[in-house]
Amino acid sequence: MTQAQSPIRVALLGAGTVGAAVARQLYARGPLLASRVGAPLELSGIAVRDLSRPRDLPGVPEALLTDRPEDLIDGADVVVELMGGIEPAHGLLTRALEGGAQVVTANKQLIAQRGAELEALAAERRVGLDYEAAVAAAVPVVRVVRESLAGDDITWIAGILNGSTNFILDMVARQGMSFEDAKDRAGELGFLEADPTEDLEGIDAAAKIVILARAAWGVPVRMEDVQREGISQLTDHHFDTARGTGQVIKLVATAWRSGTPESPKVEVAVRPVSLAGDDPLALTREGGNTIVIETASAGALRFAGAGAGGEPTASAVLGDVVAAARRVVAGRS
Ligand SMILES: NC(=O)C1=CN([C@@H]2O[C@H](COP(=O)(O)OP(=O)(O)OC[C@H]3O[C@@H](n4cnc5c(N)ncnc54)[C@H](O)[C@@H]3O)[C@@H](O)[C@H]2O)C=CC1
Ligand SMILES: N[C@@H](CC=O)C(=O)O
Repeated sequence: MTQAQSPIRVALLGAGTVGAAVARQLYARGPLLASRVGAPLELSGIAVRDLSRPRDLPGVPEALLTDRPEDLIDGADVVVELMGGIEPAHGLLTRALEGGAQVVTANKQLIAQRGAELEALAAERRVGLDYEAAVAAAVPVVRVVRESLAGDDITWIAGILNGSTNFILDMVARQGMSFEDAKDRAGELGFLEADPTEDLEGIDAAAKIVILARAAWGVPVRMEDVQREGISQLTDHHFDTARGTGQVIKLVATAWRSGTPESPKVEVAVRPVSLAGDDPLALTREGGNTIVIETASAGALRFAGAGAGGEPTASAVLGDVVAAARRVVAGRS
């Protein structure tokens, strides 16, 4: 084995819905991922809050679990943060970047609120900060906006960016389920945030549209800039009225640019909207997400798929881990 092929040490912070799925997939696809990276990925540790809690991590040695996340960071090549919340995630990732580790996170609140600062630190330290899973989970859209469309002029983005509220609205509208039952089911499926208010009040979708708007237009966009309304105030009357007119209520996030491409002014909003039944966003089922991006040259592009849940989100996280690990291998030669 050459130096370039020696194992890439991956530290996992958090083993909840997404973290556990990432650990399972890392183990299940070890040889495949190694062949894609050019070196094996070695899980160097998993930070958890409660060491005594039973976990569904077949094949993962218990000795890898620790309740001291900071101990995992020093010496890791890639740090994967899946704890959620602002602190201690922000402090831990700052430490990881300062130490020269590649960082991957699915934490949309952290990236929306502190992403500019973390990206500046990553650039200064010449390491990567990847967060594809933070927006629309499994649906590739962050890299599309940041890289694939970097040569075009994005004028408008509209999307269903929250899987749990889409699941709730879909179950109420199509299955006649009660709002509360649909919310409980969304929790069982691993769609809801640790604080479900973030989903129900549009705070989660707001963070995602902030991230996309910043990536699309390169200007500062803050959570406070989002005109935001959630779905918790919707009543049977709203659903009956929509149903009676062939419409469907969806929680839609939008970002649009006025001004010029060189001097953009950006507006962002999240609110429930009644859509015609055949609108692409209206057709989004269960925990799905759909994003439509309007550009000057490519026209309207549509992306859709699983917007929440452990296994689909882990797919996007692992895509970022492979990209990060390839950078580590490239840096060794
Ligand atoms: N569940 C989903 O569908 C998706 C979640 N995300 C994001 O991924 C992140 C993780 O989400 P989930 O796995 O759903 O949350 P979760 O609540 O199931 O898991 C988080 C885990 O981190 C642990 N944790 C929290 N603070 C810790 C600390 N200081 N030290 C050690 N462990 C700590 C918790 O005990 C918990 O087990 C969040 O930022 C979330 O917004 C992103 C896309 C989809
Ligand atoms: N709670 C989020 C999880 C994925 O980001 C959602 O419901 O979309």
